Formats: sequence, structure tokens, C-alpha cells
Amino acid sequence: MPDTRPPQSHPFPLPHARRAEERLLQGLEALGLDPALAPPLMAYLGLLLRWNRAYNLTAVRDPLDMVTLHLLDSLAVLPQVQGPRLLDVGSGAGLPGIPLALARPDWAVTLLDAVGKKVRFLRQAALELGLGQLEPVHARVETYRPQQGFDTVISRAFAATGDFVRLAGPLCAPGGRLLAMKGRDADDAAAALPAGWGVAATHPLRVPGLPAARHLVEIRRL
Ligand SMILES: C[S@@+](CC[C@H](N)C(=O)[O-])C[C@H]1O[C@@H](n2cnc3c(N)ncnc32)[C@H](O)[C@@H]1O
Repeated sequence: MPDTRPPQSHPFPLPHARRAEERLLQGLEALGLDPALAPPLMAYLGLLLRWNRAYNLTAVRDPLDMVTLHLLDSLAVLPQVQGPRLLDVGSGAGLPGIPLALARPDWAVTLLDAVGKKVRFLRQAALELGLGQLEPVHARVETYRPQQGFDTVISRAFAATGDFVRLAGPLCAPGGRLLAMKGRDADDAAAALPAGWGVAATHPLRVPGLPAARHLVEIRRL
């Protein structure tokens, strides 16, 4: 059995940790979220930084950027997410699934990824963060067929919206919806959707500390 443990040294120098935590607290306040979320989110950030050295989980390596581009970007979608069963497709290092699971410990959050090392990280993060509600799954979305569908299926930086709906639509429970996290342009989602699906809304998002626009495309069965 290969040793997959990452180096154990402290993930970030203290001044960076302090500034990152300040930025996080400001962001949580701007999003109307509980400041008590800061310690577990910082613990997740620490894990991400530590494992990133060995596993190359994210190209964003600066802790301050990680707060904005990963943690706050993920949490900005929270008002549009409907629980209690959430699936994050192509979750990678757990984004947006882990920040959302930390904010909503009452939800069951499944994190799906096709790459084994990412899922090993997700399992370790679930363990270390004490997130019993988290289920990391190593599978391709094309072949993943759980017994029960999901209330919300979300993805960030996974695929063009049409492909996301084609691949992940079957995983939606009746009455459930798909949420595609997009950047400045919410791509031409409506034109590219498979038959039977429609764009219910395109929500503009405000990510604290991020001047660039973000959008969330909400897709439902017609
Ligand atoms: C660009 S990364 C985005 C990761 C994360 N959502 C984020 O925003 O940081 C895309 C992820 O999708 C995963 N992926 C790609 N094709 C997939 C498939 N068919 N089924 C499941 N996961 C897939 C990749 O392994 C990768 O982790």
C-alpha cells in the first residue's frame, strides 16, 4: 500500500493565516454568514495548502487568494442551493461542496470526482474536519447512478453548461435542479441544453473581494 500522506509541516506562516482569517471574516459578514464558520473554513484551507504540495489540487496557491476564489466564491451560491441532498460534480479539492457542507451541516453532501488522488484528499478532509455528512465518491459522472436523486446538483469549472446538464441531469430528483457556477459570461446555456431542460434563472453573484462578475445558472426540467 503506497504512503499517500502529505508532508506534516505547518501549512502557512502565521502572518498569512491572520490576514487570510481577517479577509474570511469580512467576507462571511458581507455574505450574512455566521463568523463561527471561520475556524472550520481555515482548517479546510490549511489542509488544502498542505496537501497541495504533494497532490497539486489547485493552481491557486496564495492563502489570501484561496479565501476569495475558493471559500467565498463557493459560499456566495448558498442562498440558491436547495437541500437536503446536494451533489457536487467534478468537485476536485471539494469546491464548492466542502464550504457548503461546513455552512449546512444538516445537509447530505456528495462530492464526485473521477480522479483517485482528489477523492483521497476529500476522504481525508471529511475525516479531519469531522464532516460525517460528506460522501466522497470516486466515479465518472457518466456511470454514477445512486439509488436516490439529488435536490441540487452543482458544479464549478466542470464543463460547458449543456454537457453538464446532459451528464448530470439524470442525477436530479424529481423537482430538483442543476446549478452551474459561471464567470463573467453565463455562456449560452439556454441554446445548448438537451431537450426537456430549460434555464429557470441566471443569478448574478457578488463574491466579497472579487471585482469580477460571477453567475449561477439554474436549470430545471421543463
Ligand atoms: C477544473 S476541475 C474543478 C474542480 C472544482 N470544482 C473547482 O472548482 O475547483 C474539474 C474536475 O472535474 C473532474 N472531472 C472531469 N471529468 C469528470 C467526469 N466525467 N466525472 C467526474 N469528475 C470529472 C476532474 O477530475 C476535476 O477534478
